[in-house]
Amino acid sequence: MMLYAVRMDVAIPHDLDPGHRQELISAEKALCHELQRAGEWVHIWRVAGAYSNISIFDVADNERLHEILWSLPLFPYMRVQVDPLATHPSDLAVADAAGTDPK
Ligand SMILES: O=C(O)C[C@H]1C=CC(=O)O1
Repeated sequence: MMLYAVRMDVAIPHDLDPGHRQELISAEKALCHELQRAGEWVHIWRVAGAYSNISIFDVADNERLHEILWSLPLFPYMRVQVDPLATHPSDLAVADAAGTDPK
């Protein structure tokens, strides 16, 4: 599996029909919950003071991440930045798991 940090900045047009806006937000929330239960959308945090989130995805590959992001109901109204994550050599959890001393 591959880990990604994804930042989503949402900008829904102000003139979008309010009913449609609510449908999109509800559908987005339902899909987000489904993907969390499936273990692919591991974390989601609100960026304080912004209509943005930073999320961690744990998915098979780039293609699966793309498929998920492309399928988000709010995708047409998002700016998305994807950062692939690699293990950091100073991560104590990694050193502990390997039984090595990080010093
Ligand atoms: O509110 C957001 O950050 C946008 C989007 C991402 C997940 C979700 O439920 O809504």
